[in-house]
Amino acid sequence: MSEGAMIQPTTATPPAAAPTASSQPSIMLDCQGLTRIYHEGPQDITVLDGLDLQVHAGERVAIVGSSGSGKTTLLNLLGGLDRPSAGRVMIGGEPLDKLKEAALGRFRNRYIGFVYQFHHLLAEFTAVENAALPLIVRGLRKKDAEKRAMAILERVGMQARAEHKPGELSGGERQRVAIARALVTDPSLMLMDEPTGNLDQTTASSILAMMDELARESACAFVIVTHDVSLAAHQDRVLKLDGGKLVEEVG
Ligand SMILES: Nc1ncnc2c1ncn2[C@@H]1O[C@H](COP(=O)(O)OP(=O)(O)OP(=O)(O)O)[C@@H](O)[C@H]1O
Repeated sequence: MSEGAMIQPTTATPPAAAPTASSQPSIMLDCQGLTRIYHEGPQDITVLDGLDLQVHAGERVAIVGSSGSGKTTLLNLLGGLDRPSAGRVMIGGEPLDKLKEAALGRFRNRYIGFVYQFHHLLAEFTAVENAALPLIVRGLRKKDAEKRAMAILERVGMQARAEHKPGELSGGERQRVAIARALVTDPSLMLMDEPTGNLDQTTASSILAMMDELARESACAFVIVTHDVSLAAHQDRVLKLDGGKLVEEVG
């Protein structure tokens, strides 16, 4: 993925690591020796300690772990929102540490989708305007961005509510818009932090069914941080963050 390819205002460029019919699914996310140490006064707190993680295109991985084990720290490093103290994150073969801030911003916009527990939608914008935002940031014309956003809102069952602002939507509907916003750029890697965390069981189940469908249809790699046992059990692998490293959960 060269930077030249990254800044094209198109969603058609395939990621470098996209699988082909003749090959095994390729590695979309590759972390090696990932370490994050926070310095607090004279004290060093090692949260991630030489962690390794590989996720293939089209694979869904749940990350579980006790409070304070470093799940958010890990997601922030995977998404290029924070830099590791040591080790490397590669997405589609591109090492994030080689990218300067502006290039990293463009890379994030093009290849990574984020969904947070609290949707972070802009209150004064409608659902379709919120979902179109990453494409506007990328330089697409508003009309074209909103056309694409409408198509994604339809996929998440929100087309009838497209002109409503977040304050007029239910929690589950807002989360659907947040997922649409993350999907609108056709990302190679989707990072989700407790995507069903503030939803009731029925709404969480419908979001989960929708995520299943989306994952089946795409070559996107999913990393989902959750305390929700049923959400974790739905994924291809469950990894537990413990002592700064990831351990496969069997069962
Ligand atoms: N900026 C920071 N400076 C110092 N320590 C930090 C910083 N951010 C996080 N920590 C510490 O790092 C550890 C891991 O935090 P993190 O938020 O990644 O955990 P988590 O697994 O996401 O927790 P939770 O499930 O409660 O959200 C905690 O002990 C936290 O206090």
